[in-house]
Amino acid sequence: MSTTAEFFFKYHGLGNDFIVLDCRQGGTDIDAKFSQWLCDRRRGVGADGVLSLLPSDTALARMVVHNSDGSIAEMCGNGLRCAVKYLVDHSGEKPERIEVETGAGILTCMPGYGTDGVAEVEISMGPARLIAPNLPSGATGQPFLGEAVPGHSGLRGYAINMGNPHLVLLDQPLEDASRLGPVLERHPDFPERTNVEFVRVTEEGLAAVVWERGCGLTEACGTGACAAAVAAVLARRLPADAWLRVTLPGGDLHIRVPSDLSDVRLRGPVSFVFTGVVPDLPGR
Ligand SMILES: N[C@@H](CCC[C@H](N)C(=O)O)C(=O)O
Repeated sequence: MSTTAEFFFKYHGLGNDFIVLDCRQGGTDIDAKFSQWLCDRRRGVGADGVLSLLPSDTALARMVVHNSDGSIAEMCGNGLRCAVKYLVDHSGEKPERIEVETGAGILTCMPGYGTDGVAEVEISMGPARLIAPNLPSGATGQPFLGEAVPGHSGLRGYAINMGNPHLVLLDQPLEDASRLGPVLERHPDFPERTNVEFVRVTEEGLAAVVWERGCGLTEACGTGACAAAVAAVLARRLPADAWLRVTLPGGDLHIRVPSDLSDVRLRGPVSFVFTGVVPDLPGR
């Protein structure tokens, strides 16, 4: 399936880059083959993912996240910040907040303005869940927190749902991400694969590298930074209810984790890159 969107818009949040397709008029989403091709950095436009904006009965738009391998993700923190910049900068208005429907529910987003429109976005990400169908706890009914990762001696992890699944490894060398990430992404205890965070606690907050489900190593990951901060708070390594700095290869995100995990906040910069006409998929 091609798309009803005539133009694409490329954005990034700290180097985590996305192609936005505004499909609110036609209402038709793309298929896996088309998203793989759009994301291809040699044969297509190039991105970590495609964000389709579809009509919503309850919010300004419904965002569907397509990973670069063609799979669908329930949620994407940096992607939502990019989608908010698109939606607001093309609205001719400067709202204090907008709502977007995602696989993690309807989320409230607060744009911050600079000279080129939206410059940063804060998102009320909703709850961090410790029991969810896409975590090991879906089968056991028990949270998986600071436990030995089956089949990987010496590894301890925290399984956290931010809409999408995450396995957070605290005190893990960040250099391990490219070696262990692809294996842990497909750990059999995660029924829908998982994102994997390699995290170190620093004096300033956290340093993290994320191996993302469906696209591999990225410069930054919003839900991954949230999951890392939640794990550090649960492990009592960092305080709840404070803004925490999470340093990723692409730069810093700021995360606040309430002690009851009810509404994690994510804040960071967002940039427009370029726009173009949606090309036809070769061979179609
Ligand atoms: N980079 C994103 C997460 C994108 C989805 C992820 N790859 C998944 O499959 O869950 C973010 O900023 O949260």
